Amino acid sequence: MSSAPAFKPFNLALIQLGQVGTDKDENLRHAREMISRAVTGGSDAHPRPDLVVLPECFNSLYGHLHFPVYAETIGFTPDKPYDIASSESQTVKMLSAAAKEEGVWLLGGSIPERDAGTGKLYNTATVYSPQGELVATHRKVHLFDIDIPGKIKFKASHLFESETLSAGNTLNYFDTGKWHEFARIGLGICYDVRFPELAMTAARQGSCCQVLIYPSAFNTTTGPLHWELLQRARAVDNQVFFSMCSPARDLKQSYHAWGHSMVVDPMGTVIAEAGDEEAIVFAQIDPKVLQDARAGIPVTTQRRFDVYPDVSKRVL
Ligand SMILES: NC(=O)CCC(=O)C(=O)O
Repeated sequence: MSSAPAFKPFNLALIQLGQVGTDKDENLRHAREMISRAVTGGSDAHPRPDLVVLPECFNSLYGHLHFPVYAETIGFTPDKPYDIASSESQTVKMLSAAAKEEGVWLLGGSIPERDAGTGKLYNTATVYSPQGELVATHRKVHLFDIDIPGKIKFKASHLFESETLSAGNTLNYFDTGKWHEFARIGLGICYDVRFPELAMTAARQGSCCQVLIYPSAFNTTTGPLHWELLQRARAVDNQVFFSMCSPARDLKQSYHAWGHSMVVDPMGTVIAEAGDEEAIVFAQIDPKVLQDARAGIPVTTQRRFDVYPDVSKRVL
């Protein structure tokens, strides 16, 4: 069991990225520009962010036909230093340079990844320190294969993720470094939000993350029904901050993202939300809200593991 990590106030910026098209270089150029804009776009109301987040699949069109075309080899091994200079990933190099140049923590959304050893493809999030180090990755654990008759069919359609992707099999978080330590942040990607066990394990005694952030891309069928509901549920049942960062909606593409990038506090209050267009959403994360939620509603000490099992027991 790990001890409780430090939790200090910090500022978060979510980039609800627009203009993601067929040209990867252009996607990366625009993402880089928006990272700068997020860092310099603070104001009295929204101070300079400590952590900037991009959405799911931000360098590629979304759909199983596109993943093999856009996939890059990352080659990250946890607990081993990663050599950015010899990385084969164009996207990793851009994100690392952006984090370093802007002096900011960066959760670089997710990209299609090709594992060099197995050749398998994953939907993978990467995280960078303000020194430009690649410090963590997360391969999407639950692949998005759904079929709602008459509404949306991802299963066996051109968007069916498991047609070309494999599922990750590890749970992941990162600690912001000692020189500017503010939180332990748990990672997931989009459809992962539907599986409470993942958030529960990250938030509870296994790892004690205080903030969970999932690069995402819900759609216009399930978005209006479940996007906010799931985030507020994960926030309240774990008494943590919960956030999902979406691409902007682009009706020219076959996949219509829901947008509405959002930050929810541990009481379930939505403290920041975008519309469906390109935007940068700023939020101030205040640890006192978490402390007050846990003190006022002490479910942490009231659980009845003599009546039901503790499914969050697994240590990350
Ligand atoms: N990219 C995704 O995983 C989409 C998940 C989604 O839309 C859902 O309803 O779940």
